[in-house]
Amino acid sequence: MDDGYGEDGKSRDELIARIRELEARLAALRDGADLSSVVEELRVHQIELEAQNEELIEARRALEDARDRYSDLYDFAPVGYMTLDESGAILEINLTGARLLGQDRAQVIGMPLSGWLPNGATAQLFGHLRRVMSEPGRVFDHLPLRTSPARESPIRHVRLESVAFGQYGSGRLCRTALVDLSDRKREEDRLNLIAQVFERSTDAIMITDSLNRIVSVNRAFTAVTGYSADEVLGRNPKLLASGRHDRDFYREMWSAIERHGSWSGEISNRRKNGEIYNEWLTIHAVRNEAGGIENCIAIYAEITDQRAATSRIRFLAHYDPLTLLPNRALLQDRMQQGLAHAAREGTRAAVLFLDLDRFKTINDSLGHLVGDHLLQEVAKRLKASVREDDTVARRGGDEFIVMLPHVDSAEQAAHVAGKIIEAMEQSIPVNGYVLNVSFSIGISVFPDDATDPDTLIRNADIAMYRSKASGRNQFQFFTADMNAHALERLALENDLHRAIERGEFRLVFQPQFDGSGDIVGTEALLRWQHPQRGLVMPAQFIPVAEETGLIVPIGAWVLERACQQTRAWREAGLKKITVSVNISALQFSQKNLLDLIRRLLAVSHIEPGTLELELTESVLMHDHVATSGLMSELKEMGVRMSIDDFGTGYSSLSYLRSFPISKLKIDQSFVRDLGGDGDAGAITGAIIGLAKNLNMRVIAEGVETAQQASFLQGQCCDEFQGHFFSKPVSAEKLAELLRAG
Ligand SMILES: Nc1nc2c(ncn2[C@@H]2O[C@@H]3COP(=O)(O)O[C@H]4[C@@H](O)[C@H](n5cnc6c(=O)[nH]c(N)nc65)O[C@@H]4COP(=O)(O)O[C@H]3[C@H]2O)c(=O)[nH]1
Repeated sequence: MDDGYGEDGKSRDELIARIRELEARLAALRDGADLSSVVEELRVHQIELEAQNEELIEARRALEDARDRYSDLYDFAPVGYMTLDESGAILEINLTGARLLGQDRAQVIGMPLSGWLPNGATAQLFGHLRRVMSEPGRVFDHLPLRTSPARESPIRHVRLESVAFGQYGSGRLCRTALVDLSDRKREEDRLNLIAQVFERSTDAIMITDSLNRIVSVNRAFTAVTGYSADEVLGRNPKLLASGRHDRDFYREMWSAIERHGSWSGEISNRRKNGEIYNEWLTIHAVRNEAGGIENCIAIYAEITDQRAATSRIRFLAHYDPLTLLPNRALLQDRMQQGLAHAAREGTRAAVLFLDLDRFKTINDSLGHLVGDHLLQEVAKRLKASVREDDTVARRGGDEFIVMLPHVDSAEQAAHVAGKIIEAMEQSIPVNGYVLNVSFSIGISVFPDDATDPDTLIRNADIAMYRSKASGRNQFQFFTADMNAHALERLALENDLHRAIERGEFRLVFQPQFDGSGDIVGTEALLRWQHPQRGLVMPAQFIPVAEETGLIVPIGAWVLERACQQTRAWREAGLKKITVSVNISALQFSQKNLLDLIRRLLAVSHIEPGTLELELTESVLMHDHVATSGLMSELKEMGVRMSIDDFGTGYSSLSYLRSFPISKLKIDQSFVRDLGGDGDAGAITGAIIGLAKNLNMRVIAEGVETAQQASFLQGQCCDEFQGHFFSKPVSAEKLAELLRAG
């Protein structure tokens, strides 16, 4: 190594030699020779020597610091290090290693490591050492090690990692790292134990993940359900559902899990072989750090007597044991929630108070058993008459309450009451008797009649008494106005049911003109000639027909009649015109519409191009895939389609382009406002422009004045329909107009 004292400097030995030489020369010159120059040279060398000395001290200090640092790293490493000889004696050890052996370092040096091993492990250590000395590279082993040399001290589990090096006497040395695995081993043992408990439990256990997919099941699960782990992993637990619990049951279960982290109760499940069985289910939620549910642990146990009793008590607190319907307490709860929701949403809710007519007579004359069975059957019919969101509760005796949490209007409540009355019309067979029962129903409406559950029920009860007094088997509203209105509507609904078979419908036809005044088409419009009411216009009955679904058979009748009439005009030698028919959304969603039209066209032998279906924008926006499929098939058949009331709905223009539509019909509200100071002119102009761009024809409906007609003509509108040209007329009258034109 270089002496390191600078490139131009002299080595320390050279300097000392030089000083000696100068001292000699000093002695020789002591008698007056050039003493001063020798002294000066001597001083310079001395300064150099002092500087070198300081550097030396600095270098030593740095070396000592480095040594301390490395020895700290060695001593305080998280791993125990030791140097062993071939016999396993400890020659060196760091502080962590000494601590693992439970002794001071000085006490450990020179001791055999085997002194810390429990019986039986010594051979393991020597085997390890033999392998270290004979094999190249590192050798790994696991050893039990006492925490001190004392025999009774606890054992920890360590991992040895050793490598041979150097020479010591006749043998080699071994450097060994000791890693304490006790914690990990303990954790593994614990997990192993948990896995054993899971597997050996006699209760079936199922674990699901945050997406409610089954991630683990135990042997008992397979034994109870018949499903192997492979068959259920990744699937939703609803594969076990028996179908005996309604949505409310599961909704309440999940809300308890969300709120309290667990739920337990009796549940009916279905085995793989289809058999239904009852179990006691406990579900615990396991949450992640963010508070979300990460896993759910479901434990199914056999139902013990005590559990069954607890479950029964809980059930009885909320349900009527005879009919299994919610009782007063649960009804109160549901009403609170339902009314709060209706208040928030600004909608109505309705309470129907139902009392079985003449139940007491049946009970007294045929016995309680018959009465009970009758009530059970009635409860089933009630549930079947309402939606899942509605609550049917038993108030006691022969009184039931139905709560409808969302109704748009009082009529909707009347409709449900009508359905219930209808459901009771069929006689009920009970224990060999055929019973006929009916309900008297009272209806109160939130918020019109009251805003709290108790008053709503009381008012519905009052209305029920009125209903009973005025002849039973009917309903009454608490409010007189609603009564009149609902009764009228119900009567209309009843009459509408019979209108087709009684032949009360007819069609009128409103001609459609082109720019030169020729009739080019006609719209078929429905009229209802009622024996008592007289002529009923579509605005009065089409909405009722749509709500009750009657629009489907009525719409089919219109199509058939329109096709027959078209045929008749053709046979009479009249010129060909298009006949357009209004199609309701519900009618358009019927699977058999296509077949119906195909059949009608075939039977009446009319060219498909003469039939035009008028659809509203909402029909198009409903289910794009299904709608465009159906429209393409209609187009293939040659049938035309137009959009009625265009401009009032929410058509997406890009959608519009993707449908095979031949005509847009400008809504009459825009036509009516033409000439006013609003936007109607701009809107009709825009619709006409749009139709031209999309290669469609455009017709204006509701044209009532010459100004409207000339404005539209100026905008190049293709066709016109409205009272200015002609009101809707009979088929015969239209034939006359065609002949005249
Ligand atoms: N104020 C005024 N009104 C005019 C004028 N020109 C025609 N109208 C009326 O406007 C309505 C046009 O039919 P819509 O828009 O399809 O509107 C129809 C249609 O949505 C529906 N409708 C009628 N017949 C049927 C049918 O057979 N099936 C279905 N689903 N709906 C129908 O009832 C609606 C009303 O029909 P209608 O009462 O016949 O009323 C007809 C017609 O009489 C006019 O210049 N001024």
